[in-house]
Amino acid sequence: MGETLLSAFVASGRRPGDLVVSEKVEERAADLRARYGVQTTDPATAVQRAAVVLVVVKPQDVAAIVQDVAPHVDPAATVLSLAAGVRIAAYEDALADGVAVVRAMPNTPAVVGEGMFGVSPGRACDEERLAAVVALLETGGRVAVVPEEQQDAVTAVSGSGPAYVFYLAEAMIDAGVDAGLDRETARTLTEQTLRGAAALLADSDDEPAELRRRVTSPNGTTHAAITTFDEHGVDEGLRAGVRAAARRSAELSGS
Ligand SMILES: NC(=O)C1=CN([C@@H]2O[C@H](COP(=O)(O)OP(=O)(O)OC[C@H]3O[C@@H](n4cnc5c(N)ncnc54)[C@H](OP(=O)(O)O)[C@@H]3O)[C@@H](O)[C@H]2O)C=CC1
Ligand SMILES: O=C(O)[C@@H]1CCC=N1
Repeated sequence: MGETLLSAFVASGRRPGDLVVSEKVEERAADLRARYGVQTTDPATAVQRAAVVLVVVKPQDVAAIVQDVAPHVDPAATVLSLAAGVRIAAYEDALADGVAVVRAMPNTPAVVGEGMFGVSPGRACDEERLAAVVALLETGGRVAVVPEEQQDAVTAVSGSGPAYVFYLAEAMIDAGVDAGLDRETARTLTEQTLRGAAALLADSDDEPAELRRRVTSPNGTTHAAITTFDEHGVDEGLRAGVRAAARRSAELSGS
């Protein structure tokens, strides 16, 4: 996820010289320097002059890294957490008063500039610092500002969401091959269908159910497919899956 954001920032025209990365495996740090032109250093040094500090380690590693860098974070800085399930309060308790904290749930399409970020500001984050974070993340996609209590729902819908779409893609490609297509053609058809449907949904004021109705001729092929999905409980399974992701997100954040 850290590299996803880094590549989105660089692709959107942020100057690599303005970005400092902390990566503990030297071989990988060298690779990031070579590919993106960024500087790399240890976390305490990296945060010292940073206006925005992104934390993109695994949730269980957050406490240790925040403790290490806390004395070095500028009180005027914003700490932007991308870690699933880690509460704003965990940062605020460890950081000096005045440091703004923003919790964000990203998703992987940010690597192609089509990410979705749900962001929640902490108590020291004023409008100006929130706007700066929103502008930064918009280089990787769209941003929705939500209260922190909604982060589990955001995680379940858009954080994990790309995996649901890839799961659908896997099934469509495999079924296309079973129906006689070669795999490359099945992938092309699936890919463009997902892209086209997503673009149509984004462009339309109509509900998805209405867009689906327009594809569905009476007693035609789509009707046959949707009826079969319903018989197999696909809709119910998807809703249950999203609810399970939200529950797991709540468990991970200890709520
Ligand atoms: N992947 C996704 O789609 C999403 C991820 N996220 C969040 O993003 C965060 C990162 O996830 P992801 O990229 O998948 O995880 P990864 O484990 O791939 O990336 C985290 C990286 O941080 C490194 N790291 C850990 N501690 C330090 C340290 N002290 N200094 C420098 N580097 C360190 C890890 O190294 P090592 O492995 O050697 O410890 C690892 O390379 C998580 O908190 C996750 O919840 C949120 C939404 C979506
Ligand atoms: O699966 C996970 O836990 C992380 C959070 C959202 C997407 N990936």
